[in-house]
Amino acid sequence: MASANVLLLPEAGSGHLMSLIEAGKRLLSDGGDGEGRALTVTVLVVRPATAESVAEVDAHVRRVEASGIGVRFHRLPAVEPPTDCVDNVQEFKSRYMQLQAPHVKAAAVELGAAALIVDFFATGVLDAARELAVPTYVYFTSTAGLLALMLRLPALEEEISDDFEEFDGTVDVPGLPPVPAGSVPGFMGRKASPNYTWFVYHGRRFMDADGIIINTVAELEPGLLAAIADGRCVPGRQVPPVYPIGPVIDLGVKETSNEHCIRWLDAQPPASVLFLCFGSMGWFDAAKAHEVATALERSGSRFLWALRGPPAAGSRHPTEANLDELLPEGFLERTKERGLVWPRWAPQKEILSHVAVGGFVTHCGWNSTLESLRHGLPLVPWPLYAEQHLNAFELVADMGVAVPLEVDRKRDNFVEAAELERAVRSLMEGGSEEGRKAREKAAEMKAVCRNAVEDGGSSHAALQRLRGAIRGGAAASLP
Ligand SMILES: COc1cc(-c2[o+]c3cc(O)cc([O-])c3cc2O[C@@H]2O[C@H](CO)[C@H](O)[C@H](O)[C@H]2O)cc(OC)c1O
Ligand SMILES: O=c1ccn([C@@H]2O[C@H](COP(=O)(O)OP(=O)(O)O)[C@@H](O)[C@H]2O)c(=O)[nH]1
Repeated sequence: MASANVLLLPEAGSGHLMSLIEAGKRLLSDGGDGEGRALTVTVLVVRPATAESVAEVDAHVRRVEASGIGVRFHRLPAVEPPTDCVDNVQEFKSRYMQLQAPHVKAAAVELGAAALIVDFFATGVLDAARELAVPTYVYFTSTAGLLALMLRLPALEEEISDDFEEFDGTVDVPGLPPVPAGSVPGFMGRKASPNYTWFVYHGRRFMDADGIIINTVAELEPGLLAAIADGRCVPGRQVPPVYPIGPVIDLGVKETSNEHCIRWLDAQPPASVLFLCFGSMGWFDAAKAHEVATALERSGSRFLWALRGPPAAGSRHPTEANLDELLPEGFLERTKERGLVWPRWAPQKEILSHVAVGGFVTHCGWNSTLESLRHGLPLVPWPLYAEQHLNAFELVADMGVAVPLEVDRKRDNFVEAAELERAVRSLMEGGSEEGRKAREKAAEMKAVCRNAVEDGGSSHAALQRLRGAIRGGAAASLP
């Protein structure tokens, strides 16, 4: 049996590249049906637009190449990035990916593509793949909630004339309780914004794909996945098959970093520590950091707080936190017996897997959320950017794995100390009903996330269906 070459097209930055490589590894793994061995996976590496990201992506590609996992890489020729939309991130990403189309087409011919799997920002290359009759799948790195909203967006545009930013009501996303307009992702807030237009475009284009592969677990979002499959998001049209193969998380060799924060956790009682961490782009100024410090001090909870400071000029990445500038005077001294502030990138996966951790205050990035649920950890959602406000709503109102936190979106996602203290107590102390429910539900999700990828589990089965579809499509397209 000849092996079928599956090409992966991640968005240019390293976060989505890592997620797609991880999905590629799963495609290659032996699912017990021999299909994985009959596939070859090649990642088309898009040159990022900034030198900072080029270095990150190169380092990551070299690491994966050296690891010998069998995923191959093919670097696409450099393309001039658009210069008139650098501040509209979604527009920039979408247009930059669309400009790759001729090179993707050439690579598909050169490498003999049996299928193409593209990042959700890259639906602009679907036509090029169609011209070659290469079956094309979208890889969706976020929730079924966002997918349902994006599929529904072209119709919503006609139903709700106001901008979501100005709208006070709720939005109907099939499979979710009514979504307050304030939980719709910020980049969809204004219809006149090109970012919004691009999300409507991607939502439409998903319908043209041969399938949508999504980093979720069927049992985590059953109502949403049913609503998508039943055609409730795009009435009257058949949605492509959806393959929930998550959690797609790089577990790698278990990190055993000897970082001080891990040794500190080793000395804490089981499930006693609240972990706070805000993703690759989350940072706090002194005003927000003071509210957090006050909340933590008053709550009496043990805590490990990954705190980072504002990006340097010209960068989007947070910097190592200057604790003297960010924290209230005397805070570290007063809490030293029960808390640790970690001023840089934290070994998050290792922390979340530590027995001493009992809860997680998170920016609700979908990877962080899955990493947390895989360990059965309940959450306090503090969304900051991208689609995280929608994730936060879903975690509380649909999955029930988080206690609510009032985040003031109009004040740059400000949270008052008293509000955070309430949520922390609710999550970490025995007394509250909402905390008990979130802990119970999150504990159930631990088994759900683990069982899904085992033989007979829902994600394992979805992966087998996907491999079968790819092999079938490859056989059908042979002359
Ligand atoms: C989901 O909606 C958006 C996601 C992103 C986005 O894009 C992105 C691109 C990269 O090349 C590297 C990244 O690390 C990255 C991260 C990112 O946001 C996070 O994506 C995660 C999934 O991988 C997860 O869903 C997190 O919640 C996101 O915070 C960007 C964006 O607009 C700029 C989105 O609308
Ligand atoms: O201090 C940090 C911050 C983030 N992460 C990792 O970075 C990823 C963040 O992805 P997510 O989707 O949660 O959010 P994003 O950063 O993309 O917004 C996750 O794998 C985290 O484990 C980490 O290891 N240490």
